[in-house]
Amino acid sequence: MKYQNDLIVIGAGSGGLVVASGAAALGARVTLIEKEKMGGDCLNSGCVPSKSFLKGAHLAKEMKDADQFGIHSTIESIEIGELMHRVHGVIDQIAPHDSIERYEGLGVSVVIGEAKIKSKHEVVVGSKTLTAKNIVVSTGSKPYIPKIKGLDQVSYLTNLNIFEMNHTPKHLIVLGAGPIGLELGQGFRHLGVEVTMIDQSKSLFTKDDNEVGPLMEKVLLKDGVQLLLNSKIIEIIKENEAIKVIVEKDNNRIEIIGDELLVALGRIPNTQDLGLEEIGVKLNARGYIQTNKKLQTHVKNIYACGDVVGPYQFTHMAGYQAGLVIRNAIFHLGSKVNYYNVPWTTYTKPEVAHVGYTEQTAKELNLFKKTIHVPLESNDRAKAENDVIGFLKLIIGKKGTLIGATLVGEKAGEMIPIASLAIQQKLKPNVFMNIIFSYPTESEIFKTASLQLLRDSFKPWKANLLKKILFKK
Ligand SMILES: Cc1cc2nc3c(=O)[nH]c(=O)nc-3n(C[C@H](O)[C@H](O)[C@H](O)COP(=O)(O)OP(=O)(O)OC[C@H]3O[C@@H](n4cnc5c(N)ncnc54)[C@H](O)[C@@H]3O)c2cc1C
Ligand SMILES: NC(=O)c1ccc[n+]([C@@H]2O[C@H](COP(=O)([O-])OP(=O)(O)OC[C@H]3O[C@@H](n4cnc5c(N)ncnc54)[C@H](O)[C@@H]3O)[C@@H](O)[C@H]2O)c1
Repeated sequence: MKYQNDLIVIGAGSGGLVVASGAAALGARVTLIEKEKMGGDCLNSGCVPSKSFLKGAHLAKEMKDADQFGIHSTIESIEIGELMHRVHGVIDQIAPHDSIERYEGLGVSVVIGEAKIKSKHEVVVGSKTLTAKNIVVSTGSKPYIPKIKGLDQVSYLTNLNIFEMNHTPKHLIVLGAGPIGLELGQGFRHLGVEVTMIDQSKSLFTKDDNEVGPLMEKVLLKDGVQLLLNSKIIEIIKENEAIKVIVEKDNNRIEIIGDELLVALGRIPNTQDLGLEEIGVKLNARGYIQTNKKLQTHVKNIYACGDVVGPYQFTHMAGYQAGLVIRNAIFHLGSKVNYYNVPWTTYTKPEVAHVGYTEQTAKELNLFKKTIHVPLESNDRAKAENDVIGFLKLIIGKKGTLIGATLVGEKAGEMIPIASLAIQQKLKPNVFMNIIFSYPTESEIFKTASLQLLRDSFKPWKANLLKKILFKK
């Protein structure tokens, strides 16, 4: 059978765009179908707006803390509408990169409309049926809205509408203290908004090193965020203009009254109404597409990548998986996903980042040998900038190589790739000793870790022997 396309890609977000442009660059006939905005979540309602928003929020925090530098200023007003206007300006600057015009220029045929898979080689958009040898599903995810009593009776915010806000709330109640709740909740607090975060989990940053949660809890409390952890959300009640959230914590009933509510309780994959199960693509119990390690679904010519597959919902993961889909769907290389060296950064202030194993996962897998822990307050640049809250923890595996790293600090997201490279190259942690780091930089903390390792391994008998050989009178 002759197909109109080599590849049909459904969804023009972080995953789909990379598959479409990569495959077209190789000469494949590609149709990319998008039902809403080109660029998907990351550009329009995820990474780009959230990080642009956080720049303003963190700036406000720095202005409030400027006294310590001898700079005395007062913030006259914070205009959320203006801040959000800038956020949309940043989206507009980046949007041409993901635009229909650019993709058509790259040789991709772009169709705007809702796609539905009709058979293993046919996709329907409106009245059109398109055919392809291979299909890639990269339809992303959306906010999970659980059934909480009264939630459907109030108007609430999610990542889809929060960046449209044009007034400053008095009290923002945040349901969920995962990355979205933490980044946006802390951001609004920095803008002077009263913020209460509610989560069922006993601690914060549960996917990071065990030391991170308690440290960041202190940071948030110092910022003035009210934290209700280990809490069950019972009911939400609209009271005139206010929203009341009733929570149960330690057998006590607590009522929180705010004027805005952000729901950040996780994500669900966009797999409904796509016709997937009808043609034999299997979903797991939570609705995510099941694939093998080559990212092939149960229907072998249908691949999937990005949030719709998981297990990590990051733009860099969608991009990584997209690269693999190209290798497998076009070149049939049989490449398999490897999730060993995935970086995670949460853009709180300070940032929290890790790559490879945490101490606890390394121990669980019986790979753990030791850790090196260096507090940021030992670093001269951090002292100069008063960014001393944080640490570097290197995880060393049984073979003596680096297998994981956690960094907390103002520049953690920018510095974590140093550890990624060492882990990927299976290097020993003393490798940083042979690198000349610029002084003063926070990344020198890696060299400090190497020196600490050397010092730790330098037993007293070795020191005595060396003294005798080198300095004998
Ligand atoms: C507030 C927030 C902040 C984030 N911050 C970060 C961050 O700092 N760093 C990071 O790495 N990740 C971040 N993420 C996660 C990141 O945005 C996602 O992991 C990434 O966008 C996933 O890409 P994707 O291609 O899988 O899905 P998406 O980008 O969601 O793209 C899927 C596309 O498919 C389209 N679609 C769906 N169904 C159909 C259909 N039937 N027909 C046609 N089109 C369809 C959708 O309209 C959408 O455009 C953040 C997410 C949120 C919500
Ligand atoms: N910096 C980044 O890379 C970044 C930033 C934002 C979002 N993201 C991506 O988006 C994904 C979604 O983020 P998220 O924060 O919405 O989801 P999440 O699943 O990471 O966190 C949701 C939080 O809500 C809590 N929760 C869930 N149901 C609850 C209930 N009924 N009552 C009380 N608490 C409840 C959970 O304990 C959890 O802490 C992330 O996993 C991440 O992959 C990434």
